[in-house]
Amino acid sequence: MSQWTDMYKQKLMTPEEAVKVVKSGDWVDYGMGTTQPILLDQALAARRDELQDVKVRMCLSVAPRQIIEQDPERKAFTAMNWHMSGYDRKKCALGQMNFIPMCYRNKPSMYRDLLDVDVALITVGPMDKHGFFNFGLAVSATEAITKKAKKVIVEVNEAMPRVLGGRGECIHISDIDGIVEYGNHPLATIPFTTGDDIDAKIAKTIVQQIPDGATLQLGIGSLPNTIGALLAESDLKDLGVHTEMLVDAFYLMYQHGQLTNRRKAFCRDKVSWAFALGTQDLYDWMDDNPFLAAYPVDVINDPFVISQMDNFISINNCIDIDLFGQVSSESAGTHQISGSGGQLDFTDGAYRSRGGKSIIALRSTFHNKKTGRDESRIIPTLAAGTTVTDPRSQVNWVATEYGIVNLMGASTWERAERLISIAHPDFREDLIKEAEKMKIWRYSNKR
Ligand SMILES: CC(=O)SCCNC(=O)CCNC(=O)[C@H](O)C(C)(C)COP(=O)(O)OP(=O)(O)OC[C@H]1O[C@@H](n2cnc3c(N)ncnc32)[C@H](O)[C@@H]1OP(=O)(O)O
Ligand SMILES: CCCC(=O)O
Repeated sequence: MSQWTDMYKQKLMTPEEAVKVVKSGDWVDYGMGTTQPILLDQALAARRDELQDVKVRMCLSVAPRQIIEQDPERKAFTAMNWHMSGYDRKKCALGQMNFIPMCYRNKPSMYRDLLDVDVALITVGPMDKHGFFNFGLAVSATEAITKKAKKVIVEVNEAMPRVLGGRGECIHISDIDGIVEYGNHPLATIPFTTGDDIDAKIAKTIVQQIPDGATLQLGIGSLPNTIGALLAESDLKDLGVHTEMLVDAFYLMYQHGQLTNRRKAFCRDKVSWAFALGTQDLYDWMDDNPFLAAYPVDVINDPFVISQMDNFISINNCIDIDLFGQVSSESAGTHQISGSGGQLDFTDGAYRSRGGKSIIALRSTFHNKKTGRDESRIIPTLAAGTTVTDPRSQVNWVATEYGIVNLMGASTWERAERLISIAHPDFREDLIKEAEKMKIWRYSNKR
């Protein structure tokens, strides 16, 4: 028996024993996505009548959180979230969760330099023969969280892929205070679904912008998947990947033999990434695979790192854009939908890359279920309370199903003209009138 196996036995405990470490007033951290704990969450929630003022930070929940479900009035627990999933935004809208704004690249430094963590409760993969537990699908800021925590309790799920990393992908048993076993439970997945004809049109426009030799970043959703699927059919054969979120589209390109990563100045020959969410096939591909290297998000999303890679193409979605070029990708008025995530990091980094392009892609309209009407996503001004994710000074290329335009270096009037040219035709006349009404031309060189 190795010394690590011995230590493992000493630190092994039940979830109920493990969460006894949490005290009233503590800051607890659940990590993100599939590394948020299940058993430890249940056991902590069961202590709702004996605890007060416990703050629990989390990010992108992929399963209901028992500290919320069992304490909706927040008598014992206050949930705080860095980036909303569908579940999170419902809880936030009900007043059962607070939102914490962040620029994703800053998440590790906020933990290092500013935030208290009394107890980290994090899902990991099984211990290896050297005594290390792997962070699996969320390398992200997990090392920073566990390093800051006064106590670290891990919940071992044997289904967690063992990812190989540039750094920050694992924790040693000597840095852990308690171990809880969760057996082998399938991790949350999201299906690989491509979009409709509109997504296909946008994808076609964008794929024409991608040269062979490019390094790619893609965001979440059916549009990035559609772009990935179209790329996989293209004759591009020399692509690289450097992305905060690893998604199935990249696995598809790999299957089609298109990923070489050989032109990347950072992490050459490998896919570099910070967290993953997708299908089980994606997770199987990631497991123990030296073709992929995980890094903390302050490395992956550092605009300087991104800018070192020539022909860097970043493609992200948004909610709305106004005629001045301000992009919101996270809220509709004061209703928080998701978060800034790393969109601004990649918008800045890709613009600075030689030959690079940052592309904000959006369908020209949004079907509003409440009013039953289609609304333009290109709007005169952002609604009051809407969060600007990318300021107009940073926005580069914008694509809809009606084309692609570049706003960088354009005057306010030129921006409005270009954006109206890719708006849905049904809304163009009104947008022109609104632009006139706002006298955007006053500030331009056009008239
Ligand atoms: C995780 C990543 O994206 S990694 C890449 C870098 N990070 C980012 O880009 C972060 C910011 N971006 C994002 O969060 C996402 O890309 C989004 C939200 C812009 C789009 O994501 P998708 O999953 O395609 O969004 P989807 O179309 O499902 O809409 C999400 C919600 O916003 C609502 N919504 C979308 N557009 C609008 C709009 N114009 N007005 C009002 N609500 C809107 C939808 O109704 C939906 O709400 P519901 O699920 O509560 O009904
Ligand atoms: C957790 C942040 C994910 C994103 O960038 O959208």
